[in-house]
Amino acid sequence: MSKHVIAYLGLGANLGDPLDQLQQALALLHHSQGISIRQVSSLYETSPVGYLDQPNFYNLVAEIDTVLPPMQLLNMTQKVEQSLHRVRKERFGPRTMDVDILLYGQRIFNLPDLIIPHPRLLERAFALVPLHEVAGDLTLPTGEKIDQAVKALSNDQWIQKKTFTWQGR
Ligand SMILES: Nc1ncnc2c1ncn2[C@@H]1O[C@H](COP(=O)(O)OP(=O)(O)OP(=O)(O)O)[C@@H](O)[C@H]1O
Ligand SMILES: Nc1nc2c(c(=O)[nH]1)N=C(CO)CN2
Repeated sequence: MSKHVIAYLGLGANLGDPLDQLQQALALLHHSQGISIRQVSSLYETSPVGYLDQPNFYNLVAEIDTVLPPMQLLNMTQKVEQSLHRVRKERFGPRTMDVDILLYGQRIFNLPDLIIPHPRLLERAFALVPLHEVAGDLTLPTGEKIDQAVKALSNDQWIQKKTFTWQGR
């Protein structure tokens, strides 16, 4: 029997119809073998980080229960990106769907294609704020407490909570 792990995924979109794509991505993840969604954060409209000359993003975090080993989970999240016709031109640029693995239980990975905790998690309000909403008591495997990490964010990142209900299909 494979072990169940609680993992956190960060989803983001800023091209096409982001809200519809987020609902579709959540449904695809929930129906993937070995993944079930336990909880979804609110939706956040966020100003772009990194490459600034692009539309605002819509971001959220999903808490999942998975029996997939980390590389298989990455494979599945990449399939979801592809099935939403992800178009990606430049690094940090606009995309129809981005799915990042933020955390995988309390495990740390430094593989060529997979780094967990996600290497830019602590500097990104668009990932940390929704993560804090669904897992307020969390301590990262690297020792940081999530509430302290949120307080330590630079306050130049614009982020606004929106109404959103995961349809849970
Ligand atoms: N924790 C992780 N979650 C998702 N992808 C990861 C992770 N760690 C490493 N990667 C690798 O990053 C590669 C590039 O990912 P992607 O194109 O989504 O980057 P990006 O969205 O432009 O930037 P960012 O990773 O900062 O969000 C993927 O092919 C994947 O192998
Ligand atoms: N606000 C926001 N900015 C980003 C995002 C994202 O999801 N939200 N994803 C990126 C991909 O590397 C780069 N910049």
